[in-house]
Formats: sequence, structure tokens, C-alpha cells
Amino acid sequence: MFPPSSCARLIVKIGSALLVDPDGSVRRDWLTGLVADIAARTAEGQQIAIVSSGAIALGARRLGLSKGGRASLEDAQAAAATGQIALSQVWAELLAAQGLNAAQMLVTLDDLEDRRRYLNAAATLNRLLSLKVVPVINENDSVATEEIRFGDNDRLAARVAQAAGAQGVILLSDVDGLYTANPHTDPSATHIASVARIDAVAGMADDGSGSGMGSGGMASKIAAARIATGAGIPLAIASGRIDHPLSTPARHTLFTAERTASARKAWLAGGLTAKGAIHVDAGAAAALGQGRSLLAAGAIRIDGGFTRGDLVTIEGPAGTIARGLAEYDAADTARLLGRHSDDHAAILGYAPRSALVHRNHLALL
Ligand SMILES: Nc1ncnc2c1ncn2[C@@H]1O[C@H](COP(=O)(O)OP(=O)(O)O)[C@@H](O)[C@H]1O
Ligand SMILES: N[C@@H](CCC(=O)OP(=O)(O)O)C(=O)O
Repeated sequence: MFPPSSCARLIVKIGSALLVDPDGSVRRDWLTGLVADIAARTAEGQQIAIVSSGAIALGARRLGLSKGGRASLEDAQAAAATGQIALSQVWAELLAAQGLNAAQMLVTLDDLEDRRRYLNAAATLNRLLSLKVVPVINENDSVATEEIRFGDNDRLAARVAQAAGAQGVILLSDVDGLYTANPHTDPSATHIASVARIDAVAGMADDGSGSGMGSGGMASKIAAARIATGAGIPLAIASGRIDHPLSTPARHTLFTAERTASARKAWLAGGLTAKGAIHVDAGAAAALGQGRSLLAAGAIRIDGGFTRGDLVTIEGPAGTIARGLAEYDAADTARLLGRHSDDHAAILGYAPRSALVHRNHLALL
């Protein structure tokens, strides 16, 4: 599928029904096979982050809560808190058996919508992946309130893909893709292999979760596809109802993303007003053109009073060359101008980011 081995960074989202049996136990054998796939890909150099659902389903069973723990927000939050610790334990154990370190990240909608927190989460993800750790991510259900919840991990996976600068997202579900209608209720529904225009398929999803365990359903997967492809990242919906789903070719639906660069550019530029500018020398301008991050050594001066996470333009000798998100506020950026990365800690007195604008958060114009 698309094929995932071609993505240097891949986000794999796993729905509740794949992780948890109806009796409330973890589907360990299946998960062991999936983790073996992850280990094989990691050994080949691919970086994989997992978005794992299942905390509520697992916790509800342990606490004996009705309606899968979804009778009330309080129940769901108690179930999530109880299930999450068990879920993390299983992931850590199975990944360790393959010689891999697991890292848990629990995030709320706010964490990825607020620029500064988004950048922090992105930096953490980036570091974990570069350290060959497997991040296991879920929504922080036990603290997120109803208004601010993602409520489904499909869209969370798409946002995580943006934050990680991933090249692909796979949503593993109990269904092998999008059909013209819900295949469980409409026998005439036919499978769709590829989607280029999301508006054309938006009406095909039933409300709610087919398995009754998750919360998203197909509608949230289509919403996730809109977010991912809008950021230039292709997304596939594939069945996890097979052993070794990441190494077995199988039918799936691929939402294609065209014009990656301009989609990213649109995402960065969309709705945001630049708060300042960083002027760079010709060497830095050339490095940006080759897809590198903006290092302080090539920066000459700044304009504006931006803070960390604000959109800034990057001005080369011949005019504006890029837009990106500042890793430091204006005062700290000014102190770092022209200085080598090794000196940053001594100048600022705190652990520095390596770049003024990271390439994952930079769009060339
Ligand atoms: N057009 C559609 N094509 C495929 N599945 C659909 C469609 N509309 C609704 N569904 C339902 O969506 C379900 C997948 O969503 P869900 O159960 O929430 O999975 P997950 O737990 O993997 O997020 C399918 O099993 C199916 O019942
Ligand atoms: N954060 C929730 C998962 C919510 C969710 O999206 O579930 P699913 O539709 O099965 O992927 C949990 O861990 O139970």
C-alpha cells in the first residue's frame, strides 16, 4: 500500500476493536504480529509512530462499566485512565521483546492546535523518532473535557502526522477501506481503492463506530484524510483484521495528496499573519533551497516582535524566500544571530533548539 515502506516516517493508527476483544482482553497475538512488522520496518530505517486507541474499551471492562465506558464523560475518563496504564504496559512489553523502546505521549486537542504547544509536541516527536524510539500516542482522555476532545484518534493521527513531518498515515481498522456505503448494513456497497477528491466521498460514511468500541466511525476517518492530504500527506485506510498488517499486501483505500510542497505551504501560510522576519545570508538561503533548516549561523538580523511558534518570513539577499514558524522568540533569536549552534546553550542559558526555523515548519515560496 502506497507503499508504506517508501515513507521515511509513517504514522500507524490502530482502532479499539483491533486492540481489545469484546470480552475486554488485549488481542495480544495480533499485536505481537504487528509489533514484529514495526520492528522489521524500523530495522530497515523507517521511523514509525503509533496512535493507539483502546484505553476506554480496556478500562471499561476492568471497571465493569456499562456501554463500553461511554455512558457519561466521567465514566469515559475513568475508563481511559484505567485502560491507558494497561495499554502502555502492553505496548512497552511487546516492543521491548523486539528490542525497541516505547515512549508514551498523551495529547489533547489544545496541545496540537496551540502553536507553541504544537511545536513542543513536534520537537518531542522528532527527537523520539530520531532516537529510534517508538512513540505510542493517544488522546489524554482523562483530562480532556468534552468541548476540547478530538474524540477520535483518526484526526489525532492526521495531526500527529503533520507534527512529525510524516510522509504517510495508515488507519488500521476493522474494515478494509471506504465503501460507497457502510458495508455492514448495505450489501450493495462497493469498495473504493483510491480517492483524489474528498468532497466526492464525504457523504458515504454512516455516523458512529461500526465496532461499537471506538468513537470515530468512517466519518472521522474521512475527516482525518482531509487534514492529512491537506498537509500533503497521503492517508490509507486498511484492515487490521489480518495477521502482520504492515507486511501483507491487502486491499485498502488510499487518499492521495497532490502537490505536497504547496499543500504544506498553504497549511503554514493559511490564516496566519507573519509576526516578523529573519534576514539571512546567501549561504543560508541556498541551504533552505536544499530543504535544510534555518540555522542561526546564517541569520543576519530580525524585524518584528515575534514569539516562539509565530509565523515569520525568511528574507534572503534577493527578497522573501520562505515562511516558517519561529523556534525562539525575537529577543533570543537576536542574541543567536550569526552564532554557531554549539554556542547557543552558553548564550541563552537553556537547552537550545538546533535551528531558528526547523525544516518541518518551513515552506519555501
Ligand atoms: N462508507 C463506509 N465504508 C466503510 N465503513 C463504513 C462506512 N460507513 C460507516 N462505516 C463503518 O465504519 C466502521 C469503522 O469505524 P470504527 O468502528 O470507528 O473503526 P475504528 O475503531 O477502527 O476507528 C466500519 O466497520 C463500518 O461499520
Ligand atoms: N482515545 C480513545 C480512543 C478513541 C477512538 O478514536 O477510538 P477508535 O475509533 O477505536 O479509534 C481510547 O483510547 O479509548
